[in-house]
Amino acid sequence: MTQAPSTAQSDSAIKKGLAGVVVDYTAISKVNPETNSLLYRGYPVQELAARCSFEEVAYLLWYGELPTPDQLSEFEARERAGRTLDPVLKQVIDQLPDTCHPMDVCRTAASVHGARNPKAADSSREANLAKALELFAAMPAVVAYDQRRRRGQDPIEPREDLGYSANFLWMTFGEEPAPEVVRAFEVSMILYAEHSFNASTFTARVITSTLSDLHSAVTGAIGALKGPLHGGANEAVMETFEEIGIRDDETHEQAKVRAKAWMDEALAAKKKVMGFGHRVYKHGDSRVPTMKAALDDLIAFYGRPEVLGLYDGLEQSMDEAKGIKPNLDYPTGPAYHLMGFDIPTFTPLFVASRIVGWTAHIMEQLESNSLIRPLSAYNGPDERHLD
Ligand SMILES: CC(=O)SCCNC(=O)CCNC(=O)[C@H](O)C(C)(C)COP(=O)(O)OP(=O)(O)OC[C@H]1O[C@@H](n2cnc3c(N)ncnc32)[C@H](O)[C@@H]1OP(=O)(O)O
Ligand SMILES: O=C([O-])CC(=O)C(=O)O
Repeated sequence: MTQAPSTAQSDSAIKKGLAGVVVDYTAISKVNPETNSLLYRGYPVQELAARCSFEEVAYLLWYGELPTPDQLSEFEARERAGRTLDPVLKQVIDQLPDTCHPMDVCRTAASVHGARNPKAADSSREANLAKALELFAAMPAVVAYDQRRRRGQDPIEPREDLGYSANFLWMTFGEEPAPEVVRAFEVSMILYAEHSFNASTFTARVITSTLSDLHSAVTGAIGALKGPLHGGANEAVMETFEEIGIRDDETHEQAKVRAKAWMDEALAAKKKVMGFGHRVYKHGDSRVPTMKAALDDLIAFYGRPEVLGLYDGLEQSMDEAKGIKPNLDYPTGPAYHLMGFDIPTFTPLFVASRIVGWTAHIMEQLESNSLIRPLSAYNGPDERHLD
């Protein structure tokens, strides 16, 4: 049983969940809840999503500046050359049961890449940049192959003539994707890439602070992202839509009415509804309008107004009842569903993107490292002795 603290620690000194605590500087991104903005290396993420490729954004996050045309060509060539699924990793994945979550497969993949990389223990910036790019290039093949094998489909070889997003969709579905779908997917990758000291990035920084290696930090970060309070929420959002029921013969209004009724009941039962709320943003997630616009385009492209009805119904009811706004996982869930991804693949898609942010933070942590080791207030039994 928990006892009263035996030390003279005041409750106000305890920062549960580290809420509101500033633990370090970062030059990678700035989340500003007051202005509802997010900057990557100084650039508003909305501008990057509208005008840049995901490859350019990855370069920016790692190197601090957008690439010149020559730098971009070289970077893209390296990414395209690294897209093939490692045959040893494929054998490992083939041994894993279908009952394990695809996030377990991603976590295993990051770990296998570390175990097989001869430079795994080299934490110089040069080696870490190479390892980050290798993981960035390799993860789409893992995610695509895992979804395919669960569906009993053969793997698809990557295509070097396609950009990152188009190739990702190609390897997953084996069809040339429509430009509208590539664009929406690309926007989601850019928006998911980085978000300061979120739980998974902080995990990566804690692991790095012990002077452990990049693959260990990424493996741990994947574990942190899996939870439904963080990246796992994009899957939970779609499970909510499925629980309400997606009926393709319904109008927007009919779906909205059913979604509102579902939300009212869930809130009356004091349920936490995934895809809503945020630790830092209290007036809405800066990325949601951009991703919602991409979702609207997909809904128009696929002709699925009932999906928008469910989206609007849940959002409106939550806003009216509690004033809590959606986070980025809310629009990405239905967007990935419309693109054809299976629900358990959604958080692995987040992994593929966030590898960029995690590895940028790993390198930044190493530049001015200090072991991350907070204090705790003891509230166990007073000192006692064996008889
Ligand atoms: C990309 C990302 O990782 S974004 C985050 C994805 N996660 C989710 O969508 C999970 C659902 N949301 C949540 O659990 C929370 O909003 C968090 C964990 C993201 C942020 O949580 P915190 O800042 O710790 O706020 P906390 O959970 O204490 O919530 C504050 C109040 O709002 C309520 N609340 C917050 N989010 C929700 C929600 N999604 N559904 C219902 N109520 C909620 C809480 O119940 C609490 O109410 P109370 O004060 O009456 O007890
Ligand atoms: O910042 C957070 O706490 C969670 C989040 O939105 C992200 O990681 O993208």
